[in-house]
Amino acid sequence: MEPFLKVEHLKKSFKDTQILKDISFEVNKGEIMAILGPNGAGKSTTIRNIMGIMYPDGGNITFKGNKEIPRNKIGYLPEERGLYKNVKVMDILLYLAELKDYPIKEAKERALLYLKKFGLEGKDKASLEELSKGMGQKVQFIASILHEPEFLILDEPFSGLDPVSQELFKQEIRNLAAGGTAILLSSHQMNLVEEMCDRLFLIHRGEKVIYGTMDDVKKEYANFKCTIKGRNRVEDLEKLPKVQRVEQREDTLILYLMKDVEVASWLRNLPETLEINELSIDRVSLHEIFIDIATDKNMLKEGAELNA
Ligand SMILES: Nc1ncnc2c1ncn2[C@@H]1O[C@H](COP(=O)(O)OP(=O)(O)OP(=O)(O)O)[C@@H](O)[C@H]1O
Repeated sequence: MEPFLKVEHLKKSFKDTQILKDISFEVNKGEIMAILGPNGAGKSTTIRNIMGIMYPDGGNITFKGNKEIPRNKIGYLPEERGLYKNVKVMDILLYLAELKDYPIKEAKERALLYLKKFGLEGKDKASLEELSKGMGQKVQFIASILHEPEFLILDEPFSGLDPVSQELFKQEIRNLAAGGTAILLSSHQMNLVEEMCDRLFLIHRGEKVIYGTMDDVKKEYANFKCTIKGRNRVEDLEKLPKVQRVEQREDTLILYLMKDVEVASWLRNLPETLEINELSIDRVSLHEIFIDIATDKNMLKEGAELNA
C-alpha cells in the first residue's frame, strides 16, 4: 500500500543545535500512527516541517509521492490552540471549510452534526470567546475534519479534555481511520495511545528510538511482570527462574520476567513458602516503556532494535 505521507531522513537544526537527526517514517491510509517522545524531543518540529510551517535542512517529505502539500486534503489540529475570539462558531467553521474549497452546504450540515455529536448543539451562533477551553478545542477539532481530509495531523488532541470528551474524540478518531483517513497523532497520554494507535514512532533527542506496530512494541519491550504483595525477601525472589530483576515497594515486590517465560508453568512453580496476599500478572505498559526510555534507564529492552 502506498503511504499517504512519507518522511525520509528529515534533518533540522536551530542555530548550532541539531533538533531532528535523520527522522524517517510513513503514515498509511486508514491507520492511526502515534508520534511520541518526551518534552522537547522534536515532535512538533517534525509536524511543522510536514505542514510546511518550517523547512527542513535535509531529507524528503512526500504526500502520495508528491512534494507539494495537498492542503485541501489535510486536516491539522495544532498544538497551539486558539481561533479568532470574537467570531461566531459557525462562521469560523464555514470560513475554514471555504479555504479548503469544501462546498458550503455540506460544510454547514457536517458542522451542525459534529456540534451535536460533541455536545455543542445550539452553540453555532455563540462567539468563540463565550466557550470554555474544552468547548473551544472541540470546535477546533471539528474545523480540522470538516472538509473530510484524507490525512489528519492531531498535535496533543486530548490535552485539557475531560474523560467524557476524551472518549468522544477517541471514538471519532477511530471512525475517521476506519473510513480511510491517515492519522498522525501526538500525545503524552500513553494509555490512550496504547488503546487506539496501530503503529508508533518514538523519538528521543531528535532520533528514532522505536518504530513499529503496537504488537511489535509489546513483543519487544512489554514483558510480563508479576506483582506480589506479602512479606518476602528480594534475594529469594531474584533466584527464581526467568526473573530479570525485582523491584521493592514496601511490602510489594515486582518481578520483571524474561521474554520467553511461560507464564502458566512459571506460576505453578512458585515456591509454597512465599507469602502471597495479592498477586497479579500484567504486561509492562506503554507508559512504563516510555519512562524507561525517556529517563535513559533502558531496563526493559532485552532484544534487538525494532524495524517497522
Ligand atoms: N523556532 C525554534 N527556534 C529554536 N528552537 C526551537 C524552535 N522550535 C523548537 N525548538 C527547540 O526544538 C526542540 C524540540 O521542540 P519541539 O517543540 O519539537 O518538541 P516536542 O517534542 O514537540 O515537545 P513537547 O512535548 O514539549 O511539545 C526543543 O529543544 C525546542 O526548544
